[in-house]
Amino acid sequence: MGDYTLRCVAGGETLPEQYTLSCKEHAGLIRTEYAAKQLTVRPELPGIFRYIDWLPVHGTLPTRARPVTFRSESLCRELGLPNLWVTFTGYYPERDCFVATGSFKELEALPTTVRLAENGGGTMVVASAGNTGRAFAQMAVEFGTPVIIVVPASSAKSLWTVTEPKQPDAIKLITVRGDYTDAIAVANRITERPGHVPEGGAKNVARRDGMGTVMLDAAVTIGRMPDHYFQAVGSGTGGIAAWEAAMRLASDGRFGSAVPRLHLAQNLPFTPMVNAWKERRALLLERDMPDAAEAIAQVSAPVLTNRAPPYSMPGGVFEAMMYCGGDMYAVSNADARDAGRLFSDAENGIDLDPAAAVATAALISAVNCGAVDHRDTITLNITGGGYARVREELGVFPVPVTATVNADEVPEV
Ligand SMILES: Cc1ncc(COP(=O)(O)O)c(C=O)c1O
Repeated sequence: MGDYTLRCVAGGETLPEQYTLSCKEHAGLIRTEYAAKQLTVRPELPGIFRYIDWLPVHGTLPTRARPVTFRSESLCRELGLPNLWVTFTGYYPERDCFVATGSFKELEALPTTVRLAENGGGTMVVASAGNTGRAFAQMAVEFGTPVIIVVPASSAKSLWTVTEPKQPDAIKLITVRGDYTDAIAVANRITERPGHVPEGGAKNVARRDGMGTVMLDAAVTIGRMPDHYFQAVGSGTGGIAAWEAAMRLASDGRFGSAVPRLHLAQNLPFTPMVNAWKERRALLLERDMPDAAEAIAQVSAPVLTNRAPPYSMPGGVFEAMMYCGGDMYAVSNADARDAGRLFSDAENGIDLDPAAAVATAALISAVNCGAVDHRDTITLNITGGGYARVREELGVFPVPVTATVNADEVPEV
């Protein structure tokens, strides 16, 4: 279970596993290759670990968090899509979804926490726009794993846990006067200190394969890979993860051989990957994200505002899009809000993360412009939702701020 090797995408060589994030010889991503060529689902294991065959871990953690795929009859009817499936990662007890921090970032945090513990341990340093940090904060309070979380000051309110901290020192929360990309820069400087390990973002195979369980859950539940996959992206890591999981499913042989087309959405007016995708592989600062600070301040889904996504690099978003086909969508706040309302009306009043509302709006736009046929099998990745229910039913404990710094500072932690 979980036996794997690491391989450099660009150079093809195998790499030792020491919580390895990159190849010293080549730029780009590294990837896992699993001993199990066919997926055995293990429902006896907790939560996401039912997919341990294709996660880079040997052990598990006690959790109920996992993606859950279901058919929303009401949404199918509303959109005229009889073969629409929702893969939901959030808190929605009526649908058996128990992700307490409400987003698919818990799918990254769980295997990453195990992978680090199995490969040397250390204090994890995580840069986040909010949701990733909250997921790792929850890991820290549940399992005592030390973490330093670095977020833009405007995201501090997103940092809470549903378990009262017993070891308050396990979490250090640094807020940065700047945006998400500034938070990444501060986090990188903290990891230069001994004993501090960068979580790795898109480079972390545990993060990607954890996110890839969305595609696994969809294929296993539907009985085949979908024709289309919809997700809102900031870094695009979820899109890369969907592609990688689809390639594994194609080799498995039981879920079809055609990988799903990727439909990835960003939130207007900050849409760098949408802009680049129309023209080229390179992501250009001046062309694709002019007036970035102003644009970032206007989006309704701040988690989608990464200024340095792994778009052009070997194994990155551009290659995923070229391999799978599909399209990118620029979604306005108003369209996202309407789509979020539509979902909420269809599904017991469940509130969506603004990012998941962006993905839903992209699906509606694809239907309207004929990019999907109404009979196609579609997976809509609802990457977060049910926050109101979490607050009502579980209660939340805000994570206190340890220090606030400027983007060019290194905090004392
Ligand atoms: C709820 C939610 N949806 C979507 C995304 C985008 O994920 P990515 O671009 O890393 O795949 C994020 C990122 O933080 C998120 O929190």
